[in-house]
Amino acid sequence: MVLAELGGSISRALQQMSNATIIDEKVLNDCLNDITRALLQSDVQFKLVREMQANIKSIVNLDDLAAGHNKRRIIQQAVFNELCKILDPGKPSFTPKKGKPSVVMFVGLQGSGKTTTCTKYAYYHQKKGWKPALVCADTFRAGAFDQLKQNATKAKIPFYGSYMESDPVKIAVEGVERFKNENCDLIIVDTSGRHKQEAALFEEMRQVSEATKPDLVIFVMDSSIGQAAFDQAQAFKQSVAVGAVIVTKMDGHAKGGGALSAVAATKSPVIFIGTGEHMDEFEVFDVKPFVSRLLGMGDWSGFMDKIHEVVPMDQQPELLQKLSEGNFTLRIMYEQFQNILKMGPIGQVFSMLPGFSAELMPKGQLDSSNPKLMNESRMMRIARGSGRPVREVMEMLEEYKRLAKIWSKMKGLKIPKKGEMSALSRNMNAQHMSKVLPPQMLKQIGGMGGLQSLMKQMGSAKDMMGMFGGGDK
Ligand SMILES: Nc1nc2c(ncn2[C@@H]2O[C@H](COP(=O)(O)OP(=O)(O)OP(=O)(O)O)[C@@H](O)[C@H]2O)c(=O)[nH]1
Repeated sequence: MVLAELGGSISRALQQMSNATIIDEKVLNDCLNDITRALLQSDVQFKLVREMQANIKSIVNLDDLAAGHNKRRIIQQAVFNELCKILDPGKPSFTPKKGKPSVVMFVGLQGSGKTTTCTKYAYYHQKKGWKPALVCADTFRAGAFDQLKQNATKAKIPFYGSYMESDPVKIAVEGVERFKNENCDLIIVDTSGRHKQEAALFEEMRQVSEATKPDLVIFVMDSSIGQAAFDQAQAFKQSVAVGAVIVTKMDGHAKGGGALSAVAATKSPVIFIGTGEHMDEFEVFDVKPFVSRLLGMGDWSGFMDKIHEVVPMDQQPELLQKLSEGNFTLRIMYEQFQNILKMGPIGQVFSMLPGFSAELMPKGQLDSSNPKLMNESRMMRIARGSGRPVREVMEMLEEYKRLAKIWSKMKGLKIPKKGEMSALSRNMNAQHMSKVLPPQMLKQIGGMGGLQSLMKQMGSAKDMMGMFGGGDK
């Protein structure tokens, strides 16, 4: 079961429970059993799941809940807290500081995605103005150095390695030395991976660690590892001081629950996840937004960050002006879709919205049917011209109609002048939002009451500004 499915199963279990007229012991037990089953199917370690179930039961005491309390809310919150507890070891990992040299060593089994992840990690920091460097201390796999060299060259990141030298410790020490002298502030050491946990791998890893004295050891784990994750992560932790975890291939069809187990085994946080083979398919991992997304509760801040990333600042006021005039054209839709495509997989982005899970919004979900907007011959012409089937043109138009309807409800939204955030706060109230949201989504949030508290949680309407194209940042 992939993580998106896990989220879907948990959300369904909670939804089913809330459909019950009375939430009694039996309804709660059924719900918890469904959640337990989903977690086990996702390869979360049995012991962790049992503990979680027991904890929820001890927190949620139905008898104690006064009438009128939203029991579903309380149970959902308990599930949320417990999942966060599994994923949050309680202490943050060492965080390198820009401008101050840090050595970060990567460990993991062969094929886990270690070498790829080293480059992604370097590239991520380089984009933020760091001076990273890569050292290939993998002398076991022929081709490892070439792979690192190729990736590093592509990303214009300095690298160090050797075709001749067979001692990984020597290479690691030389590389770290050189890059310290070159004032690099993030020196990343890639170590050998083997097919399975073997004594020689651990001994070599230990020696590299002893010689280079890394500030942080990152354990890279393939999300498809399954139930073996706990033992594997623990074995690594026992040999070197693992301080953080990166889970790779979260984009695949693998069961992802092993990630939760790895955190428990290493008592170290997941700091990033790999979501593809490309250099920038790499995301910072935050426990609360992640669990929130998993449970279909949304992640506004992540969503807004994405929007801010992709809607060019200079286009934002103009867009807001057009929308406020109720002027939602096909061109606007086209431009916004172009922006959305830059945001990454659609499902991933929509899963940041409350009421959606990645499962509910698979790729291509923007399709729907029954268009009446243009006549047939015009649609045929467009289809021919664009080399797409007529069906797709029809679906695109149907989607346009749906969005246009939503945006027409935003007509009259007052545009704040620079610095006038409060004006928008007043305009963009829960009433407005409730008209825009699909009814199913509104229900999932908890109706008007839920929406109001969600908007409060968002702090201010400031983030919403980005979404609708404005902002006085
Ligand atoms: N889909 C997907 N593929 C990934 C991801 N991360 C790595 N890969 C792929 O996984 C394969 C193995 O990655 P490597 O980086 O070579 O693995 P490694 O752990 O360094 O292997 P060794 O050096 O032999 O220990 C490659 O084909 C990568 O492109 C990811 O997040 N998503």
